[in-house]
Amino acid sequence: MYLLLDIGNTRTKAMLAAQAGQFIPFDVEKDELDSAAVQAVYYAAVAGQDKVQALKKQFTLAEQPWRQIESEAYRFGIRNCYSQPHLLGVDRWLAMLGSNWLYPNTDCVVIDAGTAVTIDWLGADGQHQGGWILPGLKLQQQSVVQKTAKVFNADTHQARLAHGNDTVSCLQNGCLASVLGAIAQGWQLKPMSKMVLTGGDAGLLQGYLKAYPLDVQPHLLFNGLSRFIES
Ligand SMILES: Nc1ncnc2c1ncn2[C@@H]1O[C@H](COP(=O)(O)OP(=O)(O)OP(=O)(O)O)[C@@H](O)[C@H]1O
Ligand SMILES: CC(C)(CO)[C@@H](O)C(=O)NCCC(=O)O
Ligand SMILES: [K+]
Repeated sequence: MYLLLDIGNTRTKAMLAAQAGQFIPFDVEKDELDSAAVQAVYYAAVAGQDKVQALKKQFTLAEQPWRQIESEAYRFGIRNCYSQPHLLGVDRWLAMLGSNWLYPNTDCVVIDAGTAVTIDWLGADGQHQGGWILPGLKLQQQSVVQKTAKVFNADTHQARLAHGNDTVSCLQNGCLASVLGAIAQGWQLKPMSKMVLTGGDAGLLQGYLKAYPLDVQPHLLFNGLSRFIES
């Protein structure tokens, strides 16, 4: 068994995997880990190294190898378009490796709706054609609240693609429209055979994306990460 960790800016997500593409969710806050059953840890971190160190302390896995996965120029047939490949967020890289594993030889628009929303274009030939980074739904709302005197939010999330009629609905609906607008604009710029969506806000967004050839893949990054098992 392998422990896979996706150390994000907001949350750490984990899976136990026997082999590529086969995982059991593991809650890092609640679940008990049978460390003897873990052969190795594969992890990717967009967050800082301090988060990684804290996790290393939390798990009693000092004997096992910890293999950090980072963005590279080329892997499994995927070619990174950055001239400094390691600067591409590893979550974006894994989302593309995951998409290519699930949809081989298929051009995909890969969207990760997390703390930030990222949109990346991946050609059927494995060439990364570039992408976008924009603030995610929650971050957009928080930044408006923080930088204005009179805009406030509520704990309830009721964003809809409709006009708002009070501060909270204007803010939440506006930020939803902004993310959906970026996706629509991106698709218009370069449509592809598939739109692959993941991230904490995928569930909320998917209902508004029915016009696209959309697949929601909640474990997309783990599909990418698990490709490294025994490779
Ligand atoms: N339990 C939750 N905790 C935090 N955010 C959540 C949760 N459930 C849904 N979300 C939504 O998910 C978004 C964050 O996505 P996600 O959890 O993928 O981020 P992340 O772990 O920070 O990933 P990354 O840093 O790699 O973008 C927020 O915009 C928020 O609205
Ligand atoms: C954009 C985020 C924050 C999305 O999680 C992450 O992919 C990241 O930190 N990227 C580094 C910068 C880049 O991708 O060019
Ligand atoms: K993410």
